[in-house]
Order: sequence, then structure tokens, then C-alpha cells
Amino acid sequence: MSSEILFRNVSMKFEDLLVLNKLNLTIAAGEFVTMVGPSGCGKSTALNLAAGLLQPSEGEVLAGGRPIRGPGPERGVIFQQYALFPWLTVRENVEFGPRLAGKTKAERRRISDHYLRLVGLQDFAEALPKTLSGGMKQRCAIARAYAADPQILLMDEPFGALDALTRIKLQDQLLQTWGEDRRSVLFITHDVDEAVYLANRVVVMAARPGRLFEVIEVDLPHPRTEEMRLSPEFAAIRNRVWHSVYHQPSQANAA
Ligand SMILES: Nc1ncnc2c1ncn2[C@@H]1O[C@H](COP(=O)(O)OP(=O)(O)OP(=O)(O)O)[C@@H](O)[C@H]1O
Repeated sequence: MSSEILFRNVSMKFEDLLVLNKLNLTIAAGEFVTMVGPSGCGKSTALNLAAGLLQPSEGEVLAGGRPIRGPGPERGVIFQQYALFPWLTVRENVEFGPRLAGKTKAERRRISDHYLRLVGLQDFAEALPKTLSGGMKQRCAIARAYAADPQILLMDEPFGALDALTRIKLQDQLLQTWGEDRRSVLFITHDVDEAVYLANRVVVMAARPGRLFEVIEVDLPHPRTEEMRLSPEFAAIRNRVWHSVYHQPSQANAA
């Protein structure tokens, strides 16, 4: 199955409030798209539509060419607020998806070892979530989502609550796994640097009503590196995105 996500003329209303207006957007198979925009412009709503947690008022959202009717195992969702099963250990949380997929005990162990190492939780495999810090819980939630091996990752400010160092580390790990597995990713963030560092394309949204404002290509090579963050090329794209987000015409002037 293709892992393309397609928003086709999608509008979303909550009662009388038009939250998304005629959104047309394709996240191609294997593409990494970040989404930024002012608070309330409908970013989380768009992601929840792709996750199948909401149904659009108009238009349709398709995954791999099929209309999305609800959540599915091919779409992994990571929210800012970690969602772990509190009664399962860290390892059991990470092995949850592989267990549902019918993996053997040995396969599950190999998968959980790999992803626990990736997020630096290998020494906490047998711990219960309540004994972990907030950042560690979020890393566990990330490992759990990766371990389920979805073709599509939908991430809503997943690193928002983490300290700067952990955040940068997880950005690099995410890019590393993306480089290996080429999942399609829709990643929402408020951090313009993060949006540029991770993406093939940055989608800038506008508010009232929420709509697509501009799509900015990030033509920086892969792998992305720390030096690249300091380069003039990076700064130029970041400034463009920044300008697009923070200097949008007021609603009265908007088209
Ligand atoms: N279930 C709901 N019922 C009613 N209104 C909602 C619901 N979910 C979202 N909204 C409204 O829709 C608008 C867009 O919300 P959404 O969370 O998608 O924006 P956002 O761009 O993700 O915002 P932020 O950057 O602040 O997280 C807001 O005005 C919000 O109050």
C-alpha cells in the first residue's frame, strides 16, 4: 500500500466555527512535511483528521488512496502528551504494537531492544511509566510508536515538552530512522528551526479560518548535520519560514 496522505478540499467546522477551509495538501510517500502556523490555525485538527480521530465536514482525507474512516495500524500518532499504558513496563509498552502484529517473543525483544536503545531507555526497560521523568515518558511513547512500524507517522509537537538537548537528539534520531525506513511524516511544531531542520517541505498555515498559506521547500541535503543548522543556507530558509508565519497579512487584508 502506498503511504501517501492526501487532503482533498478539506473543510472542518466545529458548530459554527470554520477551523479549516478547503485544505489541499499531499504528503507524498516517504516525504517529511512539517506544519507551522499561528495558534488556532487548525494544525492539530488537520493531524487528527489524518489520524482518523475526526471526520471532515467537507472534502476527504485519504491514506494510500483510501478514505480514512478511523485510526489504523499503518498510521502511528505521537502527541505532545505522552500516552502510555501505566500498568505495562517500558519494554511492554514498546512491544505493544509488535505483539498486536503477531510478532514472536524473540522478534518483539529484538524490536524493543533496538528502539529502547535509539531513545536511550535501554536501562529502564523494566521500569513502570510512573517512575520516569516527563522527558523519559515521551521518549518511551516515541519508541512505542516507532516499534509498531507504521508507514505513516503523524506527530503533534512530539518534542515540545522536552529540554533543548533531548529535543535535538530526538530530532536527529527521527531523521536517522526516517532515512532508513522512509516513512511519510506529518510533523507539527511551533519551533521554526525544528520545522526547517526536519523537513523536505514546510507547510505554513494561516488562521481565521485555518488554511494553507504557503509551502516552502527545504532543499538542504541529507543527512542534516549540526553544522548545517549554523549555515547561511539554513538561516535563509528559516528566515523565510519565520517571515511567512509571523508577518502574515491581518485578516482584513487577507485574500
Ligand atoms: N473538538 C473541538 N470542538 C470545538 N472547537 C475545537 C475543537 N478542536 C479544536 N477546536 C477549535 O479549532 C481551532 C483550531 O484548533 P487546533 O487545535 O486545530 O489549532 P492549532 O493550530 O493546532 O493550535 P495550537 O498551535 O494552539 O496548538 C481552535 O479555535 C480550537 O478552539
